[in-house]
Amino acid sequence: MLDVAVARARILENLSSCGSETVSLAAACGRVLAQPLTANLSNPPVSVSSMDGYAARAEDALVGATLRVVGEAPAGHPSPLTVGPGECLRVFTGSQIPAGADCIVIQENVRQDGTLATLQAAGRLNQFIRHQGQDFTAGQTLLPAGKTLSARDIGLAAAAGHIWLPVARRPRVGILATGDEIILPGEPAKPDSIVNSGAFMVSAYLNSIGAEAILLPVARDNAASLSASIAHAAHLDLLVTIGGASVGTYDLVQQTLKDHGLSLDFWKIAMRPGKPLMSGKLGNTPMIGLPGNPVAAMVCSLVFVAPAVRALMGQHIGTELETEAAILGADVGENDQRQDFMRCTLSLHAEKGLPVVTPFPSQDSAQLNILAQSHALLVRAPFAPAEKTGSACRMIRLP
Ligand SMILES: Nc1nc2c(c(=O)[nH]1)N[C@H]1C(S)=C(S)[C@@H](COP(=O)(O)OP(=O)(O)OC[C@H]3O[C@@H](n4cnc5c(N)ncnc54)[C@H](O)[C@@H]3O)O[C@H]1N2
Ligand code: MOO
Repeated sequence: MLDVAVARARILENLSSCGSETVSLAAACGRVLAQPLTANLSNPPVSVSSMDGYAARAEDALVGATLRVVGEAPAGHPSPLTVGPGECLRVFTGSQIPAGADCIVIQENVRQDGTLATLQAAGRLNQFIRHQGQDFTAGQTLLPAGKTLSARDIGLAAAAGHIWLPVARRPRVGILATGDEIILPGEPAKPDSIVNSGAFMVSAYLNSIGAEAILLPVARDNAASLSASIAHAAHLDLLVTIGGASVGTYDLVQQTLKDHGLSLDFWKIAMRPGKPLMSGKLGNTPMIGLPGNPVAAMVCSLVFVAPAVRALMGQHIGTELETEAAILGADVGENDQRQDFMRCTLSLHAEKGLPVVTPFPSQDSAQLNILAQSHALLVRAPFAPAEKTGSACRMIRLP
């Protein structure tokens, strides 16, 4: 059985960006930027006032000074005048600073009488002036390629003069569930029917991280049905199968895919849940075979499929799984040869300020109710010794 980190590295080493497309600014939120974003404009584009008041020369702006108001410059209407000695210009928040002025005296500190303004407080050099390019300058690189764009990034891109953004194409991930017992939610159920929770859960998750998940027809446990579903795999960037991965007589996924040209890279990893994971290439299409137990399918999606989707979006993904420090909230026994991913709740350690992870007593990989109630997965190394409540441990948060 392959080590989890090795399996992850093997999946990632065969993947590269599936290309980019241009989308409008608002549609780019949550997408992955395909090229570095360079500012077309400076922000602010010119030096502007940050307050409503009077633009003056700091050397004239003394307490008690009376200055001549030579004009007015609302935001968007810059004045052609130059502020000379003993002069000031009425300005507002966002007004361009007129030539000659180097400070703003806020209107609360000025008494204007006709064209004369008497200052009740002094103005300091550069006070209340936002200088041209103070935020960023034209030509500056603002965002790196590979960044998942937040609403804040969209605001930044807009301010920098962009209407369209180049983003990674959403990788098309085909989800192929298998099994004679599998039905769709709402379909008439036989006593032993199992609802296709795996495909819905995995596709919802992959869509949430930027993929376009496509539910392929559920394949029955026979080669003809599997072949018919596999025939729809053209145009995919990644094929993900669920179930039929293990060693049972009706676990036909691997053999049928091989009959269609699958070159298998690996099968079976030292992971719980997730032991029968497989990976390879069907022609040019990367393929990941998830175990049928829905918790195993979801945990393997977190550990392997999500990084694969991110690599297809051009993001740099470390082969090592990123884990967080935590404290054990219950005793755990000695681990066997499989790296363990145990469903846990999280709370906060009052003194240490660290998260406390408490594993559920049952870790059966068919129990979706426990998965839904979990906040994190406690990650235990192969052959980890028994550990007591309060020991240091590592965990990953669940999305
Ligand atoms: N003799 C052995 N038996 C099993 C082994 C083993 O090493 N030796 N491994 C076990 C492990 S670990 C897992 S995980 C499962 C995975 O097997 P498969 O990938 O072949 O999965 P299936 O047999 O098709 O299904 C397992 C289980 O999950 C249900 N299922 C399947 N697909 C879905 C779906 N899309 N949504 C919801 N539930 C699904 C299915 O009805 C089964 O109950 O094998 C162990 N056995
Ligand atoms: O992958 Mo399995 O879930 O270890 O039972």
